[in-house]
Amino acid sequence: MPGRHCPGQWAEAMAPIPVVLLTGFLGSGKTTLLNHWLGERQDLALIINELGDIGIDQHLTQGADVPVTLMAGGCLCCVIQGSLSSTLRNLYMARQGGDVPAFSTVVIETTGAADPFNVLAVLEQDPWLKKRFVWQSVITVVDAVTGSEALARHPEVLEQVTAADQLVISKSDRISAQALADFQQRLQGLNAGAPQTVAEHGRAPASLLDRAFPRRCRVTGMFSPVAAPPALATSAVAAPSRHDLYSASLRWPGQLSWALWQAALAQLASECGETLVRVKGLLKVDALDGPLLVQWVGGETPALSPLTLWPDADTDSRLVLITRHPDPAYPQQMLAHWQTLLTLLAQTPP
Ligand SMILES: Nc1nc2c(ncn2[C@@H]2O[C@H](COP(=O)(O)OP(=O)(O)OP(=O)(O)O)[C@@H](O)[C@H]2O)c(=O)[nH]1
Repeated sequence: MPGRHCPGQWAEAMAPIPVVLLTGFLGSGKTTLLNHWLGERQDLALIINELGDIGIDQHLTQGADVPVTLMAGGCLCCVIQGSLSSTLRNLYMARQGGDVPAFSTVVIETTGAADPFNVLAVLEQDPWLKKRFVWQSVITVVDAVTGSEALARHPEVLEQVTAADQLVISKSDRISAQALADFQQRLQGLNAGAPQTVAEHGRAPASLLDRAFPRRCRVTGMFSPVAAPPALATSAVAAPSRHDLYSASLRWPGQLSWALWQAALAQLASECGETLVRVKGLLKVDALDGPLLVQWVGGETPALSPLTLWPDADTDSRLVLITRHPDPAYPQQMLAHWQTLLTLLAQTPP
């Protein structure tokens, strides 16, 4: 019967549930890694936090039969920090009531902009949650291709690296052995205590989830660029983070040709220039039955992969754009401009 336990199971059911924080900058490879782990582990519950107000990542983990909660529309380390407590409570109650499988570990995938210490604080400050959950580790994914530049450009990357109990270096398959060794040394200098695991093609052992680490405190004084007051702009579309990272989302009901989408993406890249940090989405293309998945990490060439099926009945194209720009309205302006361009392109005879 759901919710009933024999004595041995009871003690197990009452033991605090380990929580792993999976963090790493935008596009570093968190969801890819998570998907690989889901192929091996069915005892997880996932909380996925997205900066944009349209969630894409939860669709990319839908093959797995585990509880998935999406927290979209802002970063849970600042803008929607309060909702993490209620999400964890609901998850615990659902598990106790037998409404979801009796997961043994919760994995929180943060947005790429999150400050891990601010997320950890949620659990540490809530006595009810503290009895029922225990922090296991902070796993930070660092992109071996863009990592060095990202460390220089994005203060969040330094925060995430220094907060890590374990570091996973993604995309090692795309750089030389020497470049990888240099990068590993750089990371060692920034966080000597964190063991490093090198992931190839988005794969790292799922056993990383089971390694427990003592809780560490933030080292103060290192993060002055981050200490600025939160930019709580009240734009209807932009999800403000602690910094000047803003997102906007676009929905598009009609279908277009692949060539038109490509032309429009190229236009978006040239207009946004260096401010473009991340684009991801599902696009409706006339020649395809399923959506075209757009994975675009700023500064790189967009990866466009056809998927066989739409994740659900919603077959609108949707795209999330994340930029680093002082104006919170900027990504929305970009997308509005882009939508006009798409409309014009769609009306132009080939
Ligand atoms: N070659 C290679 N590509 C990778 C690897 N890990 C991730 N990628 C690619 O990197 C892109 C971004 O990966 P995601 O897993 O979506 O990154 P993310 O950190 O979840 O992104 P956000 O949710 O936007 O923060 C995708 O195109 C992945 O296929 C890897 O180890 N090797």
